[in-house]
Amino acid sequence: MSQSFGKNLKITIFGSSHQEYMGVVMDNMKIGFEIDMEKLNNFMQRRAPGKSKFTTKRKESDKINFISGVRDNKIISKTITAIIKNENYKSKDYENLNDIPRPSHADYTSFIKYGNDMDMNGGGPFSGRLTAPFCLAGGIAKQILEEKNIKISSRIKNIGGIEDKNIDLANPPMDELEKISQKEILVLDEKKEKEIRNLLEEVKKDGDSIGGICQVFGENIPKGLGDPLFDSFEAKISYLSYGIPALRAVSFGLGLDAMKMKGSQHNDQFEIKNGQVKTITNNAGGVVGGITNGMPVVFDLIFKPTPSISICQKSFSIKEKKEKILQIKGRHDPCLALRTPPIGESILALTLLDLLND
Ligand SMILES: C=C(O[C@@H]1CC(C(=O)O)=C[C@@H](OP(=O)(O)O)[C@H]1O)C(=O)O
Repeated sequence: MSQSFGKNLKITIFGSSHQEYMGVVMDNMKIGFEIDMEKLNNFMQRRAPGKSKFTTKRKESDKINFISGVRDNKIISKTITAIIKNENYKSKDYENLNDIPRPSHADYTSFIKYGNDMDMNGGGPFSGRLTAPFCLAGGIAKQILEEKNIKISSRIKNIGGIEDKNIDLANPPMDELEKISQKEILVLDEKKEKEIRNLLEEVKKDGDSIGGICQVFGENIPKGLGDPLFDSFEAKISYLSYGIPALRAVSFGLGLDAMKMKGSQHNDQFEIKNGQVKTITNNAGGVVGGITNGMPVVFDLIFKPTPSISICQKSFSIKEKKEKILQIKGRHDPCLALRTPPIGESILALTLLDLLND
């Protein structure tokens, strides 16, 4: 079991959703870097629970407390540790789930592997709550990359099949995305936003949930990151992505649409612009042969619907080995994808910083 990742920048996430604290250790940090705390807190708040009617009712301040390596917001040692207090957990809601696993949640696979001793309250180590310390690390990484003029942004591309407007992947509207980054439903097209809102109202009323896609963009990404065969840039992004609960798929550039296209439509043809080698289109999402080519990096994170829904479902009792009907209590997101944009940005920031710390 691993809650650590990275080679040149080592990150360890600890704690869980219903323990008193959770947090992150970041190793091999840049001494002297001054963290913009206001910016970091704003970044954390984009993910935080309890902020909108379409997210969990659990309210957490997600206040950051550096317990080592940071003084007056400045990094003063190679290793820094930060904790976040869990202020509003209700473990009672999870009592029946130790015996009756939620369909499509990790309850059952965790039981198969670890038995009953794993703390599974609030989803234990499988909880989306652990994306808070992940974003804490990602928010700092993003600030360090900004000093190198690397920009990262994101949007919600699709909820339940309702797709935001098309973006030119060779020229993503980074400033526009940055301006709307605090939106509840981070889409560009207002008409689509209304449609998504109506869908979410309906899903919520039914006690159901819905999936979605978060799209991540990186600009001014250095050329030449990633190696064949198994250290490709896509593999590194995917490795972190699959550490995020509820992720079902990752795709780069046009992703699955590529299978419907001819080479003459899909190939990104070259042009020389102001003496720089560019591609006219960016269907590859900035990565070819597993190596970044200097075009914007663009990838999609496809999330399943939140498995915890209040509609009655068929399950079984682990103790009795008998089928049971399960009704889940608790405060769950009708659409967890809505809160994933800062998580997607963190995946890109932490992957890049790990590669650039070489
Ligand atoms: C608290 C957060 O989300 C939680 C993620 C989560 C899960 O199973 O992933 C289940 C819920 O936790 P609880 O049942 O304790 O309310 C969400 O509220 C968060 O993201 O910060």
